[in-house]
Formats: sequence, structure tokens, C-alpha cells
Amino acid sequence: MSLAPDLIETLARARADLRMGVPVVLNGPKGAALVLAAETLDAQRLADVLALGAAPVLAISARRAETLKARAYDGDLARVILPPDASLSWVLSVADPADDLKTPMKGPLATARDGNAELHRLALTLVKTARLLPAVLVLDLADGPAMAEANHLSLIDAGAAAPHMQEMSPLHPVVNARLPLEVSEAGRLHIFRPEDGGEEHYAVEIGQPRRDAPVLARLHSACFTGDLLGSLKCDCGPQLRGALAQMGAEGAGVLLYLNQEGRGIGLANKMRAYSLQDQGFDTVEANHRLGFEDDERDFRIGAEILKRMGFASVRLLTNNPGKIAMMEHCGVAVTERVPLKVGENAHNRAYLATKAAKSGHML
Ligand SMILES: Nc1nc2c(ncn2[C@@H]2O[C@H](COP(=O)(O)OP(=O)(O)OP(=O)(O)O)[C@@H](O)[C@H]2O)c(=O)[nH]1
Ligand SMILES: [Zn+2]
Repeated sequence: MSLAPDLIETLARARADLRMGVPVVLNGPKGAALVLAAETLDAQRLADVLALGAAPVLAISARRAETLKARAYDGDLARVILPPDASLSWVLSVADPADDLKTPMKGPLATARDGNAELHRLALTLVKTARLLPAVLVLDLADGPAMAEANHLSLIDAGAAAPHMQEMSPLHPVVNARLPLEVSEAGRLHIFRPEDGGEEHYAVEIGQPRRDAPVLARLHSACFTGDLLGSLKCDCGPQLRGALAQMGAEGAGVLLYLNQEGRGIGLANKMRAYSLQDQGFDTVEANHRLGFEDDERDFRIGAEILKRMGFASVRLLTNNPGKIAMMEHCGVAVTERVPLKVGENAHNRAYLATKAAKSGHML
């Protein structure tokens, strides 16, 4: 019997390490690497890594590389070679586009053709799922397990971990309780917890929707700024309240509140995107400059919660065809799309137009 953490638990621990600026070791069949998130690197750790002698690279996504005019030799991945005098501010300026316009002359950046793409890709996925900028300092190691043991670092079996990164963590119901709401006194809040230490997600059930008929449903993605603060930059607050009001009026429905803030990039990165939008980039361009895809959400979570609650088909409140396709793909039938057009204003008009033009949202 072993009390040691299993692979999924070690990955969760590694995400916490990376968020704190602690290195982790990835160990694969073709080699090992020491990995640090660029965003949480400090000058001392950079000096310590450089003192190890070997030359580290900064792995970034091809999206970020495109902005930096750096060649990505490995599809979605580029490895920027550190100049001999690389400083912490150089690393941060490659990782973070905040000052791209102020200091456009970062390059030309040299990128490496060779390297352990599997390890680099895994490292980037790890920092993304830790809601950090997709940029990692990677140093090839001769003996990964020895480095991990000597420094008490998390050691990840990369070959075993890689397939897990694409899988959705199993979710388990934790508790549900009555929650009278303004829209309906017959409200109930359910909490679901993933096994991988990730964010919990919620389901607000209104009334007692039948399980053998399509339920009025909404998959709402967390938006702290819109849902709580009444931000005018998006339409999330009015959509949240509009969906609940419609469920209250019909007497039944289910609203999933998925903790995938900022289309899955986290609130800090969403605020970075907002800052880029203030510099003139639209919502999609801002995500790309940061190194992310337009939309990093995983809607399988929504389908899974609906199925766990006994719903097989929905009347889905959305303007996003991607959500409909994903529900169908995951075995939840969408019998009707119910449009949810509320909350347009002078501040979000261009944002909504961009989503229609670039992300396929229905107007
Ligand atoms: N990255 C990023 N996320 C944003 C931005 N504005 C809003 N969000 C997030 O986008 C998510 C809401 O996505 P929407 O595109 O409005 O809606 P949707 O869920 O795809 O589609 P609907 O069902 O039609 O509402 C929330 O998680 C918000 O936090 C932005 O400019 N950048
Ligand atoms: Zn919003």
C-alpha cells in the first residue's frame, strides 16, 4: 500500500508549484526537463537555473510566437533561445504582451528547431491549466529523478501524464441544498467537484424539471466583472439574470455556472486581455497576443453535469453554436436553441460584433 500521491494528484501539486514559482521536473522516455512558469519566475531562480550550466529555452505557444515574429518549428509550439545576457525582464517581456507596443524591438528572436516537443507541450499545458501565461522556462536535464529528489521537486511521468491532459477530470456531486431566489422560491444549488483539484462548478436548478423532457438550460461561464460588478464591457450579467428570470417564469430550468472565467484563461489573464483591448486589439486578437486560443473552455464539463443530474436533452439558451455542437457531441440532445439577446450597450457593441464576425456567434 502506498500513501504517495498518484499521477493526477502530482499534476495538481505541480500546478500549485508553478503558480508559486517553484520548478517541477518532467521525466519522459526521451529525456527530462526542469520547468518554471515565466510569469512567476524571480531573479534568484533565473540565476540559479542559469548557474546549472546548460542553456534553457523559453517555450511559448505559436500564437504568442506569431506576435513576436518568432519561428515556431513545432506546429503549436516555439522555443525561444535565451540570449547570453537574458534578464528576468527579458523573459517577462517575451511571456507577457503588456508592453509589446511600448517596446516593440524585442527581436529578432532566435528559436530552436530541436528539442523535446512532448515535454515542452506538456509544460505549456500545465501552466495554462494553472491559469498562468503560456510561457515556460525549460532546461534539459540528464537525470530528472535525481534533480527532483535532491531539491524536493514534483516529478511527473510525462509519458503517462500527456494523455490525461486532454481528458476531462471526473466530476462528483458534493452537496445540494434549497436556495430560494428572487426569480423562483423553488431554487436549489448543486455543487460538483472535479477529482483533479480543479475548480468546482455549480448547477442552479429551478423548480422540478422533468428528466424525460427537454429542460430549459443555460451553460453560463463565470464572469466576475459582468456577473458581480455589472461591467458594461460584456453581456454576461444581463444574460445570467435573463436566463434565471426565464426559468423562473417557466417554473423550471437548470443553469450551470461553470468556473471557466475569461473563456477559460482565468481572471488575471482576462484583465491582461482587457488591457490589450485598451491598446486597440479586439477580444480575439488580445487572446492570441497573450498566447491563448480564442476560447479555452471545456464544455464537456457542462454536458457531464447535465447527464449526472439526469437530463438527456435541453432547450439551450445561447447564441454560441459551439456550445450546441459540443452538447450534441457529448450526448446531450439540443432540441431547440433559445436566443438570449440582452444587455447590448455602447461599450460592448464592438465586442459582440467581433464575436459574431470571428467566433461564429449568432446575432
Ligand atoms: N478572454 C476573454 N474572456 C472574456 C472577454 N469578455 C468576456 N469574457 C468571458 O467570456 C465568457 C462568456 O462568454 P460569451 O462569449 O459571452 O458567451 P458564450 O458563453 O460563449 O455564448 P452565449 O451562450 O451566447 O452567451 C465569460 O467567461 C467571460 O468572463 C474578453 O474580452 N476576453
Ligand atoms: Zn462577461
